[in-house]
Parts: sequence; C-alpha cells; structure tokens
Amino acid sequence: MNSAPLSGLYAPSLSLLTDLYQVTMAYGYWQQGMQDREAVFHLYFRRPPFDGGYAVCAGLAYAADWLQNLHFSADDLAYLGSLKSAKGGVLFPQDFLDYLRDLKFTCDVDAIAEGTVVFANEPLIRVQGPLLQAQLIETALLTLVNFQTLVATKAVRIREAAGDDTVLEFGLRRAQGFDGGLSASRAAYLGGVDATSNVLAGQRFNIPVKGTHAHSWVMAFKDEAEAFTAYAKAFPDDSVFLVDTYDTLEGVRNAIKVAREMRANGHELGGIRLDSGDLAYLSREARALLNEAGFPNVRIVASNDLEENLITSLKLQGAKIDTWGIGTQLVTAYDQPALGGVYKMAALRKPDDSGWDFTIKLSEQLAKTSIPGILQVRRYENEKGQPRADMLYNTAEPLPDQLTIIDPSDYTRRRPVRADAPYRELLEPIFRGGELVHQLPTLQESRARAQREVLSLDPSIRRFLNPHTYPVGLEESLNTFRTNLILEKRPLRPA
Ligand SMILES: Nc1ncnc2c1ncn2[C@@H]1O[C@H](COP(=O)(O)OP(=O)(O)OP(=O)(O)O)[C@@H](O)[C@H]1O
Ligand SMILES: O=P(O)(O)OC[C@H]1O[C@H](OP(=O)(O)OP(=O)(O)O)[C@H](O)[C@@H]1O
Ligand SMILES: O=C(O)c1cccnc1
Repeated sequence: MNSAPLSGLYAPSLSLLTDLYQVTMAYGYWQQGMQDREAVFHLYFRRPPFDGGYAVCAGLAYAADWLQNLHFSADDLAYLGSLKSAKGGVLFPQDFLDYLRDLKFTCDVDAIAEGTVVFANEPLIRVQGPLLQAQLIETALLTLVNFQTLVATKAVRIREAAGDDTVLEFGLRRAQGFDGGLSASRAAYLGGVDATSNVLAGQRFNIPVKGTHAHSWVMAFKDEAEAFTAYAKAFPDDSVFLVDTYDTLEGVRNAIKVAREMRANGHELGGIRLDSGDLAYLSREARALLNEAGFPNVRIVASNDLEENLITSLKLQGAKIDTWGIGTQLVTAYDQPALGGVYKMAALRKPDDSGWDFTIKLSEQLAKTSIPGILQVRRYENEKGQPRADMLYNTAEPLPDQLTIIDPSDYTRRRPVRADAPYRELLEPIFRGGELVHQLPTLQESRARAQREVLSLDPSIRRFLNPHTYPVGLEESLNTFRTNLILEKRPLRPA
C-alpha cells in the first residue's frame, strides 16, 4: 500500500484540510462568475457542551495560522487535477486549477479572543469577503475551533472541580490520533490544567511537562522497592512513585522505605500515585501512613478515568488527593465528543452591488434557524465587570437610541438596556483584506483570560447541574427583521 510518510502531515500546505464539497462549490461559484460576490458567514454553536451553562472558546490561533498559510501548492493542484467525475473526465478543469493556484486570501475575519466565555448562538468567528473564499474555509475553521473549544471547556470544568489542586493532563495515548492529542493538550492547558505529559505539546506551546512512571517500570525490577530505589537514583529530586502495581498500601510502605533512604542522602520524595481501587479510601490511608512516617509534604497524585464529577465526589468523600492526572475523559471530551458548531451564511451583496441581502437558514425548530446580518456580540457587564447579558446586533443597520434585548425563542422576554450600561464588543478584527492585523495573545495569556472570565461568571451559570441560562438575545430591530424574514421565506401551507 502506498502510504504517505507521517512527517508530511505538517508540511506547509494544509489547504486541502477541507471537505470536497467546499472545492466543488468553489468551482461552481467560479463558473457562475460569483466568486467575488461579497458574503458574510458566522461560526457559532447552538448549545453549550456537557449540559453546561457556557463554553470557553479556543482554536483561533490555529485557525489564524491556517488562514495565513492558505494557498494551493503544486502538489495540492496536481491532486485536485487527478480527481475524476463519475463519467471519468476531470472533476476540475485546468483553468479553475490555475485560478486556485493564484488565489490569495483577502477576507476580513473578526473573532472572539481565545479564553473568552461564550454562549449559544454567538458568532465566535465572522468572515466577510469574496464568497468563494469565505465558503472554502468553512471546514477548517470548524474542525479547528469546535474541538479545541470543546476540550478547553472540559478542562475549565475539571479545573472548577479540582479547585486549587494541581491538574495534569495525561491524555495523549487515548486521544483521537496525534493531532487530536496535540490540540487537546493545548486546549486543556488553555482551559486551566497545570501541565501535560505530552512532550511535543510542551515543546510546541511552552506548556510545562510533568509525569510519574508506568506500571512497567515496577514490573521491570525484582520487586517494587528496588524499582522505586532505581527511579530515585535517576531522579533524586523529581520522583513520584506509582504504588498500585501489586498492592496499593504495601506500595505506600515501600515508597516510605525508599523515601527514608532518599532523605538520608539529602533528597525528598515528591509524591506517590494511586491508579486503581477506591481512591477516596486509599488516599486517606496513604496520607495517614505518609504523615505518620514524617512525610506530610509527599504529594498524592490520583489517576484512573477521572473527570469533573468524580473529582467532586472524591472531594466530598474526604479524599486526600493533591494532584489529579486526567487523560481519556479530558482529551476525548468523553461525555460529549463533538461541539456541533456550525458555519452559516448571513449576508450576501446584491448582484448589482446596491446593498446586502441578509440570508437565513430555516429550520423546523426556531432555535436552529440562523441569524441574518453582519453580527457583533455586545456583552453588558456590571460595575464589577461581571457579564449580565449579551446582545447580538446587525452592524450593517443603525442601532436605535433605546436598545432592547429580545430572547429569540420567546419574544415576550425582553430587557431594555440602560443608556449608560457598560459593555464590551466581543468580536475584534483579526484579518483585514487577508492580512493578519491582530497581535494574537500567547497561550499563557489566553489561559489567564479563561481563568478571569470563568471567575467573573455568576456561580449559577458555572454550576454543573442544571445551570442557569445566561441571557443572550437579539437587539429588537434584528429580532423583528429575522422574524419577518422567516415569515417571508417559509411557504404558507393552507390548513
Ligand atoms: N471512591 C470512589 N468513588 C467513586 N468513584 C471512584 C472511587 N474510587 C475510584 N473511583 C472510580 O471508579 C472507576 C472504576 O474503578 P475500578 O475500581 O473499577 O477500577 P480499577 O480499580 O482501576 O480497576 P483496574 O485495576 O482494572 O484498573 C474509576 O473511574 C475510578 O476513578
Ligand atoms: O485513566 P486516564 O484518565 O485515561 O489517565 C491516563 C491513564 O493512562 C495510564 O494508564 P495505562 O494503563 O495506559 O498505563 P500504565 O501502565 O502506565 O498505568 C495511567 O496510569 C492512567 O491510568
Ligand atoms: O506520567 C504519568 O504518570 C502518566 C503519563 C501518561 C499517562 N498516564 C500517566
């Protein structure tokens, strides 16, 4: 079988990271002469993940990087040129491939900063530019933002449950392939974990790397104590012993024995790790043994399919765990493996260039009907900077003096906005005319933002169980316009 070398996966051009239909539509638009008609698209999700009250957005740095490098290489074009139609002719003619070869990304992109708390229906990214380009980038934006937003949100929840304890991400081996593992490590760090076991993520993103050792280390020696002694010899100041290979509490006693030897040589054992059994009981017993032996500072690390609800439960059970090692549940977002973010067209220049046609995708469910316009998200905050309500409005239309926010699923729920209410506009310019115009924050800055933003949310929105719904509504004139557009587009079916 002809298999491409893995080292090619991160080659400069990833422009084919898309669904075929983006390219077939691009050809169709080009054939129709519609390629440069200006269009506006929004990327948003319809429900916060994990039945939670919010999400923390992530993935913009990857998306910006992908957009900056968007071009079709000779290899890409050769591949597209090799695709056949059902009748055996070429799928894409040479003159279209020539067009793609010369294509330069020229769109405007506005986006919400990574680490910002976001809610259903809010555009995380708005793209405005030539229809062909704005459409072509859909799949890549979705794959990059959906997954990282999902994992960052999961990490925030785990951080909430762990409080001030240390959280380590151990997921690479269980992640969805190595790109999934790499972007999950990044998103998990953005969401608040303290370190990762993923060394490539450490190198690429400057994330602290940490770890213990595996059961195989213990199995490789005559007995557990010998294994611990050997590990301590290799890492006299960085040892955490995995104590459950044979019998956990016996393992703790062996760890104490070796810790005494280490102390005699001027070193301190860093910690022990529990990886099976009743973690509440075993951690309490282990703590007692360590304390009695004069090792109150030896940390207790726990792992084994942990997630936010288990951490909460273990804490309620009085577990004495200082550090949580979390793999599978975090990097695969186990309880909700996809965010479900979508990318919908919201405006198209009229063919005669005389203004905008605002576009809508209808659905049987009002909640799934898209929002037309060139949208901005305005977040109203109280004096302490705590979010109170978000308003989506159409920047292509003048705003009335008196603003009212309408719940789009129930127009009787309305909130007048005080004229002096402080607010922030969340979408900020990232690309103008295809040029990056924004100094993207470092991962560490986005992580700090996520922590600040989550803390500023009301606890009723942060709680895991039946969280309060944060108010996100449409500015009244946008809501009226959308309602009329729905009525105009929906066929009248006589009873
Ligand atoms: N006190 C506890 N309360 C609730 N859940 C717990 C507690 N202790 C451990 N768990 C969790 O229970 C799940 C199953 O643990 P189980 O005991 O079946 O696995 P195990 O002991 O690790 O088995 P194995 O040796 O096969 O790995 C894990 O997700 C673990 O984190
Ligand atoms: O449970 P997770 O949240 O996914 O965390 C990662 C798991 O990966 C390791 O187990 P594994 O059995 O793969 O290797 P080991 O022999 O080192 O325990 C580790 O011991 C954790 O249990
Ligand atoms: O360092 C560890 O303890 C570790 C790393 C990966 C997976 N599980 C545990």
